[in-house]
This record gives sequence, structure tokens and C-alpha cells, in this order.
Amino acid sequence: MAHLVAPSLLAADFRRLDQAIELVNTSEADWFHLDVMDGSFVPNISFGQFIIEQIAAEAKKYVDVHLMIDDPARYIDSFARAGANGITVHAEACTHLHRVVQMIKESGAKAGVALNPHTPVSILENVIEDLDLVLIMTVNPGFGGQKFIYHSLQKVRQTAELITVRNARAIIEVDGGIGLQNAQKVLEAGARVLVAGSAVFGAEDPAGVIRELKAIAPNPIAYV
Ligand SMILES: O=C(CO)[C@H](O)[C@H](O)COP(=O)(O)O
Ligand SMILES: [Fe+2]
Repeated sequence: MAHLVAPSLLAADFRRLDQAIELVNTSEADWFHLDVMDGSFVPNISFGQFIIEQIAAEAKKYVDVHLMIDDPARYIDSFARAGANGITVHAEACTHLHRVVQMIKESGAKAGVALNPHTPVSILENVIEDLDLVLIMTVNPGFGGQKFIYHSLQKVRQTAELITVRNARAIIEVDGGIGLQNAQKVLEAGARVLVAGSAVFGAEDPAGVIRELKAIAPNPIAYV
């Protein structure tokens, strides 16, 4: 199945938010990726439901919300109401991860779980069948424009293996330091959704980069 490209608006110029929304709506991009940071789970604060509601009102594509917040159970319903089509919580931020996943599903959104670079894939073993998406962080969360952590390729492979062995339906998203230089490798490791912030919005021709990311043809039997 073809892979998806999800530009992260964190790297957009918020003075020209309408242009960033228009870019995702009119380019070959598949999803909006919206990063919510609370200044506690991660050392940075971005935006919340109020901004997401306004973006979602203009979005013609799937709205993928990545919650980098402590105890996200408190806010699942409000993000769903704001227009999130998919909500991803961090395993590290949930005491009762299984319960939070059920809350997301009950809200009507697709359910995702994200793992920080140090978190083993085995944490998903008792929840994998319930997930629509697994987000493998390929940088430490909190900031755009960081360097891809090479070791995370191994985690993408392990996640793909877990999904296959358990006959689960979840797809794998990678987030952090993704661009034309490593997209082929992460796709060959088993990723299906490429989040790209600075690679897209930092480029002279963002629509062109999205087109190039979409055009990558991974070798399905590659061993990375
Ligand atoms: O979740 C994130 C950061 O925590 C962002 O989605 C990610 O950083 C995307 O930005 P870039 O592609 O520039 O690394
Ligand atoms: Fe993200």
C-alpha cells in the first residue's frame, strides 16, 4: 500500500497559517500533523484545542493530532471535538494506557500510541490489537528540526514484526528528522506514514518536497 506524507505544521510560519493549511490541502500531502506540547511532558509549549479547531475547520484532509502532554486522558474528548481524526498519546505519559486507547476509540477518533526513542516496543504487546497507529519517535519529542536517531530504524522493524506476528491492523508513523535523505530507509523498515516538518516548511518549494516524498519507491524486500 502506498505510503502517506503528513507535514507537521509545527515548522510552519504561524503568521501565515492560512498558507500552510492551503499547502497541505492542495499538495500531494495526505494528512495534517499537529503537535500539541504542554511544557511538562516535553520542554516546549506549542498549541492546543483552540488552534486545532481552527485548522480542522479549514482542513480538507485527515487531521492527525500528536499529543505530547502528561495524562492525556483529561483531554481526549476535547481534542476529538476540536476536529482530530486521529489522536496519538505517548505510552510514557499514560498510567493506564489501555484505558486511554479505549477512550480515544469511544471519542470516534483513530487511536495511536507514540514511543519515545528510549521506550522499548515491547510496551505495546498488550495493546497492539487495539491500535490504528503506532508512532515511532525518531527524535526526542519537543522540538522540530532535530537530527534523526539512526537506532530508531531498528524499532520500526521490531514494530512491523509485532504487527505482523499479532495480525494487527496498526500502521507505523515515523516522526522527527524525516526528509528526502532517510525516507526510503524508514519506509523499507516498515513505516507507512512520514511526518515531515522542517524538511517541508523549511524548503524553497514545500509542495515539491511533498511530491518527492510521495514519489519514493521503497524496495519491499530491502533489509536496511
Ligand atoms: O513531534 C514532533 C516533535 O516532537 C514533530 O512532529 C517533529 O519534530 C517534526 O519536525 P521535524 O520534521 O522538523 O523533525
Ligand atoms: Fe509530531
